[in-house]
Amino acid sequence: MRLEQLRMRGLRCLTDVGITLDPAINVFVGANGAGKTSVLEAVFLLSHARSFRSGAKEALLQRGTSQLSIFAELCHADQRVCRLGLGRDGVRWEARVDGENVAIGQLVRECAVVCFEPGSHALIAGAAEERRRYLDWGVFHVEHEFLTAWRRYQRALKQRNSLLRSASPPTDELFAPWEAELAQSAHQIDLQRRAYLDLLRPRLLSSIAGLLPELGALDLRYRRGWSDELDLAQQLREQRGRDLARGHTTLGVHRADWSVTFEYAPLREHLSRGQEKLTALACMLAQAELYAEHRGEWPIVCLDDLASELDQAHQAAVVAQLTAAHAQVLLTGTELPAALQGLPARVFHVEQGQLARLL
Ligand SMILES: Nc1ncnc2c1ncn2[C@@H]1O[C@H](COP(=O)(O)OP(=O)(O)OP(=O)(O)O)[C@@H](O)[C@H]1O
Repeated sequence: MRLEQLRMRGLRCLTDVGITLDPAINVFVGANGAGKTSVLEAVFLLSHARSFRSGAKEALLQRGTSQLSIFAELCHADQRVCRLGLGRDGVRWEARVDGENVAIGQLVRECAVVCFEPGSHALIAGAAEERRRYLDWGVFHVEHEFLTAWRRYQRALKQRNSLLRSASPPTDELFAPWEAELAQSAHQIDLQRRAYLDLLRPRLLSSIAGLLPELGALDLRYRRGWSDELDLAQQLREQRGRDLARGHTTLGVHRADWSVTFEYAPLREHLSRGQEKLTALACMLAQAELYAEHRGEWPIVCLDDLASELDQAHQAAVVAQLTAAHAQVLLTGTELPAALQGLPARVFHVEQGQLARLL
């Protein structure tokens, strides 16, 4: 898929900016604080309904304004064009597809973006939440029904947690229905996550082999969040006393995690910061490739500040892989990355929230 038109209003320093994008490589160059990352943030918002930068979503609103909007014309591989909109009008976020108001989930279904940025090493070195988010995003795009089980699970989890904080006495009658619901939806989520990781593994192996051959064989492990021996409902019942003391549910798919280790780096701590970043990038590229195999088109790929994240040889390897896959790429840098020299690319100069096409 590719973005053809993009318009951003009231997003950080981007007051009102519209651009026409190249189907292949687009580069945004400019000084620090010019607004380059904000452009990628707008694209990411369309596909995730959140920013990849931490902080409240309200921080995206241009200071002094309460309205933000992003419009895009997205062209799919089958030539179907759809018009996407996401905005905040005063208090609420609203999404539109082809002029119709839709649930934000609908927008996220239509548009897929993977983004590698300076915080991406958190996928390898950060909290398990990042890794679950990555996994669930991938499963969702391969299997939309995943969302139903996921919502059921979140609802039951919320109910059990509020019982843990308020139920007195904590009777089996109150807890058992929610624990049964949790176990049932967890089972489905767990199966889908495992099936996804099985599909991901070979793509990840080849992606890693291309970027980090020196680290040897890869081991991808998944922990589902409760013991393999027993049924989750039974474990939740047995754990109730301890969960009451903690005030939250300590077993379930919301505690799952996965990890990547290597033959010559068996502990995560053995990886250099650069290797963590490359591993995270390999994970994203493998996920994008798997998406493409299922959906018949690559997601849009955003690479924020690539030159400061990777050495030149790795930048060239990544750009070559994306070009060969015909993925649309949006890339930022304080100057044109050397890896792009000689390649056809549309270059925009960004300055104080204004964009001007250079090439
Ligand atoms: N809510 C906001 N309203 C107005 N301006 C904002 C808001 N949030 C951030 N800014 C400003 O918008 C600019 C956003 O910069 P952005 O991170 O997009 O720049 P960049 O070109 O990627 O910079 P760098 O190269 O330093 O990463 C900064 O100058 C920042 O101070």
